Amino acid sequence: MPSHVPTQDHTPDPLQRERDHLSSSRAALRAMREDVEALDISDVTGNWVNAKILAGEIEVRIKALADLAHTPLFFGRLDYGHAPGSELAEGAQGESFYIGRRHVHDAEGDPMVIDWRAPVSQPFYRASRAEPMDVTLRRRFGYTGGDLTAYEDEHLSDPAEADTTSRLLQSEIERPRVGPMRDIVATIQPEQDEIVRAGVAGTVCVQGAPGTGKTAVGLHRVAYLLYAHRERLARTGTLVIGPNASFLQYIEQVLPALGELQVKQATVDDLVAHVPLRGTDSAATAMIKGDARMAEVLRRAVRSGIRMPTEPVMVVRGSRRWRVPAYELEEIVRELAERDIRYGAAHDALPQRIAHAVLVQMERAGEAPDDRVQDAVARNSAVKAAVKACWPPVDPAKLVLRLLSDPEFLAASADGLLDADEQKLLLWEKPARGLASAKWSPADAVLIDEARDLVQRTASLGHVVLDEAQDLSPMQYRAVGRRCSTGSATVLGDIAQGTTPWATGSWAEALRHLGKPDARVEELTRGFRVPREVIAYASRLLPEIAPDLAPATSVREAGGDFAVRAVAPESRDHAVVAACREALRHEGSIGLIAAEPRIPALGAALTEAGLPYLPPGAETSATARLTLVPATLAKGLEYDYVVLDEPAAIVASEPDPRTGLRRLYVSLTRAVSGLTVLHSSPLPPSLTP
Ligand SMILES: Nc1ncnc2c1ncn2[C@@H]1O[C@H](COP(=O)(O)OP(=O)(O)OP(=O)(O)O)[C@@H](O)[C@H]1O
Repeated sequence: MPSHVPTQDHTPDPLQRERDHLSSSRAALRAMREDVEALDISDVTGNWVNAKILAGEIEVRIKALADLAHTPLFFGRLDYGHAPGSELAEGAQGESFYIGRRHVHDAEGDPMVIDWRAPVSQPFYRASRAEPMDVTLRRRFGYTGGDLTAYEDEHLSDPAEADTTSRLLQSEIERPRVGPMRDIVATIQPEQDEIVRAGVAGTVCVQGAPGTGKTAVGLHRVAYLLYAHRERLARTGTLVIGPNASFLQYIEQVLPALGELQVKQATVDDLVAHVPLRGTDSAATAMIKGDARMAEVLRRAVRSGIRMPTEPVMVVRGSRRWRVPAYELEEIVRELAERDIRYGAAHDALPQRIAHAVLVQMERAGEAPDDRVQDAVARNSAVKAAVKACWPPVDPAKLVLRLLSDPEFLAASADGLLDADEQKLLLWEKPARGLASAKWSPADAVLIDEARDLVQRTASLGHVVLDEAQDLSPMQYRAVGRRCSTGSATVLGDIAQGTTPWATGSWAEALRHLGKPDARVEELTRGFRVPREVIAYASRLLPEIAPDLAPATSVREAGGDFAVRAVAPESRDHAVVAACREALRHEGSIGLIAAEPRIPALGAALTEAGLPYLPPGAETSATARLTLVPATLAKGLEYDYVVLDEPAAIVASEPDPRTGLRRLYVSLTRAVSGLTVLHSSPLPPSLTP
């Protein structure tokens, strides 16, 4: 347990004084909640819709304030040399601020606790001896079961005080992991804070080795942006994209714990779920479907139905006939085709343009038609027929279905872009007869999404966090990019953990496909998860899987338990069960990670041994601590103790050796306190002792 160090506070019992502040803050929070609960909105809401919206907002606020009651209200204190904002004049009064998850004020409206995201809180994360930022004292608080039990002080402007490692930070990092991911708001590090507080206008891309806090930083960044730009982002929306449902379950508590209940979460597949998925692709086919050249193939296919009119349009109104000659129609169509507008928008504009040409004639003939006449002409059957002939409506799914079923249509759209072999890979072996029978794959859904966007612009959100971004195909980056085309993004990933055949080779390329080529790329290298010995072992794979990346360091002081054991094939399952039992003697969560094909046998062995286990994503608890994790779902997750079954099988389950070794790298870097590797087949050469 962290101890408190001597301080310059001259009150008789400084710890008691801090506890008193905690009690007053709790009382103030209670009063804030009671105020909200007592609000009578019957007078201020004009109608029931307003009343409902307001009541909903009040409910969210009450919930947020209630949740806050279960967490320490503040975790830090800053004493400024001068009141922030005041001139640095001699004699100006200093001020103290308590930093917590959210703002708490007393009955007079004076702050008792300041939100960690407020500008005044920033020096808590950034101030240093080199740059004290006018902070004379930075105090970190330690809690035991909700009680304030310790604190640590740094006097940043005292040259005599030596730098020490924060015990509170260390104990936070070493704390056993049970349950879902937690926030790191009390211990965000300076290099992480730079990313968290980067401006909303710019996109930031973070390359970081396993456990360097990428996910944590991305989630705190959303919370920060919602605080700093609440109105704008409430209107435009924010979204966190993760690799799969179990990962999203693992991270889903972090933002609510920070008071943010409105952030949506999705996988890339969820974003493009326009059709039911019943098919799969070979790696080679999926590669082509995910290739950026498909964007141009689709653009051509969408526009392939545009025809220049050869016949005039004859509109009959009453006893008069109005004729728009073919050359004039052609001019209208050509002009629309050359303009940078969506296909669907042009389709909707065309009848109005033709009607306008008719109206001009009517005016010339001395009539005075109004807007209603123009609308009526636009709806005239002759105009409709002309539009259908030269600018036919496009159904995005039907269009993709035709591309994947009709070799001639594909050849015409892909001419000069895809060679004959590539086109062959795209074509379904058994062409689908219709939308209902099509066996769409995940990559097909992305193509449909692109086609939809060509027809009608996709709405953009205000900010998107894209986690595990290295795994996306160029077409998937485009799908995400159009959802933040007028907003910004936080892109998080690790090239060494790319485990799809189309995983990106460079962030510059990925950001180009995302439509954010000017994004700032940052690197995080200090690891908070993996023990030193374990990260060193896993990093032996780097020269083969990502030669340009430097290995991560580990800030964990505990060496961690680490063992690699060779076992006879016939006793392997037994040894794995024994290793799990051994791990369960420790506190915290246990993950048994294995190649997908090994999962049924290991599940049976655990059951036979009477060891209950959870599927990945299910919440671990003090009584259910063991999770059986297929290596394919381990990404982004962490467990205190990991038992890793048969590395060779994990490598062999992937389509190529590089992807296999990357999958193994991901699996080796999930452990917080200990890793036991069990194998009966030879290890990959770089991991052989
Ligand atoms: N500043 C910090 N203080 C305390 N804990 C931290 C800090 N930064 C990260 N951590 C912890 O380190 C662990 C790893 O963080 P996170 O999952 O965000 O890393 P990551 O870079 O996304 O890892 P991966 O690449 O494996 O997905 C988490 O338990 C997180 O809470």
